[in-house]
Amino acid sequence: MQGPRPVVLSGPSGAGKSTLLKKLLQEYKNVFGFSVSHTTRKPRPGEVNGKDYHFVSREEMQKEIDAGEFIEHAEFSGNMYGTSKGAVQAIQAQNQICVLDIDIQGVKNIKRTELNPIYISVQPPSIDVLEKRLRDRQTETEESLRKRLTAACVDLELSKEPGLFDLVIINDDLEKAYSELKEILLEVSPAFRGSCLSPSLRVTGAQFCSSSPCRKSRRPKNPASPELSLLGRFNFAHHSWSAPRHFIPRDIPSSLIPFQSYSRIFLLKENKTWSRLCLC
Ligand SMILES: Nc1nc2c(ncn2[C@@H]2O[C@H](COP(=O)(O)OP(=O)(O)O)[C@@H](O)[C@H]2O)c(=O)[nH]1
Ligand SMILES: Nc1ncnc2c1ncn2[C@@H]1O[C@H](COP(=O)(O)OP(=O)(O)O)[C@@H](O)[C@H]1O
Repeated sequence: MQGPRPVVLSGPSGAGKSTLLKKLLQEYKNVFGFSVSHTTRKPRPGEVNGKDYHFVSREEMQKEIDAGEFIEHAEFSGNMYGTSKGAVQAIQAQNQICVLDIDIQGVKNIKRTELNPIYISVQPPSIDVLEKRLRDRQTETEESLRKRLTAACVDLELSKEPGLFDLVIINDDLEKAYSELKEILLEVSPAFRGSCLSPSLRVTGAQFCSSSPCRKSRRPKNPASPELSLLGRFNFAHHSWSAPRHFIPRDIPSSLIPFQSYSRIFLLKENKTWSRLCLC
C-alpha cells in the first residue's frame, strides 16, 4: 500500500466515531479520505450508497470476499462489514490520508496486514451515556440496541489489551474530543502536520528550495526570509537525524523539533510564532 499512513478509528457503536470523522473530513477536505466500507445492513435514513457505505447483499459481499477483494471483514450485530482493497486504494491514489471506521475485530485483522495504520480508540465516558446516545440517535430497534451494548462491553474490555491501540480518546465533550483527535494526529501523522502548514509557508518553502540546492546541509546563504532556518536533515543512509543545534533558536517549541519522515525541516517565524515547513 502506498501514500500517507492511514488512520483507524475504532470503538463501540455510538461512541462518536462518525461524528468526529465528519468534523475532520469537513475541516480538512482534501487531506483525509474516508474508506467506504461494505455492509449488509440496511441503509439508515440519510445514508448514501457509495458515500457512507456500499450497501450490498450477503451473497454479493461473500462473493467478493471469496475473490480476495477485501483487506478485512467481520460480523457485527447480525450484519457483515468489510474494507475492500479498492476502498483504501481509491483514497491512497489521491495521496490523501485514508481513515477507516472499523470495529475491534477489524482492528485485529488489519494488524495482520501490511497497512500499518495509526490505531485510535474512541470510547464513551460510560455505558449509560453510550446507551442514552444510541437511544437519542433513533437508529436502532430495541434488539439491535441490546446487541450493540453487549458488543460495546466486549469492545471496551478487549481494547485494554496493551499495544492494541496507539491512543484512546474519551468522547465526553465533543469539542474537547475533536481537539484531542487533531492534536493526536498532528503528533503522529507527518502527512497531517505537513498539510497544516499554511499555503503561504509552502510557497515560501518552494521558492526557498529552488534557491537552495537540496544536497547542501548547511544553512543557505540567501534564505527567503531572515527568520527561515534549516532545522535538520534526515540521513537516509544511517536512518538518523542531524540537527545542528546552533540553528535552533531557544524559543522554538519542542513540538517543532525534527520528525524522521522528512529529509529537511525548515522553520519560519511569522508574527512571533514559529511554524515548521517540511520539505522532502
Ligand atoms: N471490521 C469492520 N467493521 C466495520 C466496518 N465498517 C464499519 N464497521 C463497524 O461496524 C460497527 C457498526 O457500524 P454501523 O452499523 O454503521 O453502526 P454505528 O457505528 O453505530 O453507526 C461499527 O463499530 C463500525 O466501526 C468495516 O469495514 N470493517
Ligand atoms: N460528545 C458527545 N456528546 C453528546 N452526543 C454525542 C457526542 N458525540 C457523539 N454524540 C452523538 O451520539 C450519537 C452517536 O454518535 P456516532 O458518531 O453516530 O457514533 P458511532 O459512529 O461511533 O457509532 C450521535 O447521535 C451523535 O450525535
